[in-house]
Amino acid sequence: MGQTLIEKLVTRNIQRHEEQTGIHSVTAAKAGDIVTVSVDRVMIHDIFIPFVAEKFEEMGFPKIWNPDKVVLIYDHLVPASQQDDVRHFKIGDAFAAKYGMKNVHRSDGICHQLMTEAGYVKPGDVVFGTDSHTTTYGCVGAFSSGIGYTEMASILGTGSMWIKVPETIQVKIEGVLPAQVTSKDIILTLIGDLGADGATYKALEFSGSTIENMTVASRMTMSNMAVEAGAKCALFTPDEKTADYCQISLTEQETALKGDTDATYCQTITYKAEDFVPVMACPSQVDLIKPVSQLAGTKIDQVFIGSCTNGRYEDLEAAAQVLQGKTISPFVKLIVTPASRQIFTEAAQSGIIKTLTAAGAIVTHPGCGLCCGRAGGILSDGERVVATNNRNFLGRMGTSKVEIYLASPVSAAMAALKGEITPP
Ligand SMILES: CC(C)[C@H](C(=O)O)[C@@H](O)C(=O)O
Ligand code: SF4
Repeated sequence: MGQTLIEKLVTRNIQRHEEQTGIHSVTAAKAGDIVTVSVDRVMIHDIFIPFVAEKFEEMGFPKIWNPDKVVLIYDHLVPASQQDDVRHFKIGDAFAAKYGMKNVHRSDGICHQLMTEAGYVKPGDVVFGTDSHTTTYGCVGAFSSGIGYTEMASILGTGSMWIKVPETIQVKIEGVLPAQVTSKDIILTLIGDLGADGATYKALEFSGSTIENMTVASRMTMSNMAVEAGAKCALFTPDEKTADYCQISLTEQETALKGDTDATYCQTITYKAEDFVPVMACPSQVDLIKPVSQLAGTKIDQVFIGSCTNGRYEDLEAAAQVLQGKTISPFVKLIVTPASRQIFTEAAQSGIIKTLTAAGAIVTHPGCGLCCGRAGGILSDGERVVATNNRNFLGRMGTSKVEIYLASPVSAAMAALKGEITPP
């Protein structure tokens, strides 16, 4: 009987767990099974570290199961915009020192970007993080999902976690995307078709020639946003692009991480790449998707290009291509936030930052910043923003009377240029 990608990945993991513990659970994992997995890596960020630390002490574990597998990242609160933010860093630093955690990033960028960029996640890994967008690492063929701080404290003590193996929605995309259509348009369209709860506790498994031809960075945008349809995880088969990105050579086991032709899927969705158009998620629902052409002429006040969804080099490059040699509309503020210091540095070296600033952009330090409405350009009543991040919930980027349109970097740059939503 064939297996889906997630069933295969979990099977491998529990086989390893059995070798280590001698406890037998199931021979081949299938959707619905409740199994104990060995955790390959965990990520904790600044917002949750005080809660994780407190729970961990309360649970009474003498040590962290494997401090090298823990990554602590300060990103939501960096640089501090409120006095209390500093308390999070102090608690984090003290916890890391006490338990010998060496993987601490204090200002290198957004957690989800760093986890793959800095090589913490590899194909086939099982990873948990105290953040809903932990689904991101499915871009390299890892099972990764967000958990709460109590669960995280328990993993720190035990190195293991129970999961219910999710059912899988297969998403097949064949063909060549039209110019100016990006993976952001694909994932927004999919979320619109599924609905914000359409994939609740399901795995999304992507395949097809469009996916094979896509960069890891573009895949990352899709796995990042999968949770906006409720997905537990979103998986891509590791290939040569993954190997290059992760700077590894793939093992046979890793390249075999794909759904079998006779696997059982709870749903299959098929798209032709040629049918996609640039779209936006309209205020204030992530599944209220409309073609950009239908929204043309909507006046805007601000544009944000950044976040763990679309703050990568190729995203900044796409925006720079639109803005090259031009200036943005005089009434619009364009805020660009690279997802990591590495991306910032590369974009500075290649001239992309110069192109963006020459066009009128404000380029900020890497981090979460405006994406979660904490700092660096929050909006007020009646303002409208086109943004490349992943959530347009009420109050997300300022007051609850701000309208947020979620878009690709190309559509966002077009809006900045014209001062109104404009089809690329
Ligand atoms: C602060 C954090 C818990 C939150 C999340 O889990 O997603 C944030 O990153 C977000 O994007 O809303
Ligand atoms: S960039 Fe935004 S979505 Fe991503 S982790 Fe930070 S706050 Fe969450």
